Amino acid sequence: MTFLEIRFIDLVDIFLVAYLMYRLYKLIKGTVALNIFIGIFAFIVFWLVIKSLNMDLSSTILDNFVNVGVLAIIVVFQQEIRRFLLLLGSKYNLHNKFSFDRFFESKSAGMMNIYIKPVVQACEDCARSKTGVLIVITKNSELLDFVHTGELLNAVISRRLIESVFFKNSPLHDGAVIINRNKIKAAGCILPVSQNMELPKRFGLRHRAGMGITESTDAVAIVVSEERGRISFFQNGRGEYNISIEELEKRLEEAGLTN
Ligand SMILES: Nc1ncnc2c1ncn2[C@@H]1O[C@H](COP(=O)(O)OP(=O)(O)OP(=O)(O)O)[C@@H](O)[C@H]1O
Repeated sequence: MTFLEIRFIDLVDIFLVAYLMYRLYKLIKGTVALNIFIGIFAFIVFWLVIKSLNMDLSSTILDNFVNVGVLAIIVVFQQEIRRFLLLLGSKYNLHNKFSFDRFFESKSAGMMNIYIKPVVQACEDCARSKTGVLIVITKNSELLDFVHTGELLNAVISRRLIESVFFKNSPLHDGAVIINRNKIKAAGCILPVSQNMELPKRFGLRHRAGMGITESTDAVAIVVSEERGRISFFQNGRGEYNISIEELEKRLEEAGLTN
């Protein structure tokens, strides 16, 4: 008698489910969605217990909830499902990976500094003058949805231009600058705001927007606080706060930016 026969494809299946669960957990960790998820899990356990005890009345009522459960989950987790698919799409964006432009783009360390340096220097100046800054640097995904919420610039990256954009009286100082493929693609862009409850309370919407865009895409974000002049760096929905200019430069070099 073969009690348990495990095929290779079953192992692949298990790993696939485990990976999806892991990604889902990472996506909703620290957000209210995690509490909802735990609530749903508790509900399922409760439902199974009721069923196994053959409690007919309760079971009939709960059955009706379970029948519309998938629909309810899609509605409740609408934001998270959207973020998950967006992240998947931007991480494995084949168009960008096999784009012709890439063959003609130099990725040497020297070339990378051409745009890292002005960004870092602008952040240093803005931190000193306590000017609020929110800069997003794209990786595989070009973030065109977010670019279109702002003013299209397509400008060569320069320290002075970044500082001018975020200068308090500039009409473009509100919102984010998006840097894409060695260009300042747009300014005044509106980003998704993170719901992460782990973000310290002292941070407001600028930091939440910096975190939000890195939760749902593979981009990185830099925030300079207007209040304290401190620099924060966001990647994969995680933030590092009050970092030095040297650390910022290091993070950008390590981020594997393909701009
Ligand atoms: N969704 C968003 N997308 C892009 N930029 C945003 C968004 N929400 C807020 N901002 C920017 O953040 C500014 C408000 O920042 P707020 O004071 O709430 O942030 P903060 O995190 O406390 O940072 P600071 O220390 O600079 O005040 C807005 O004026 C706007 O420029």
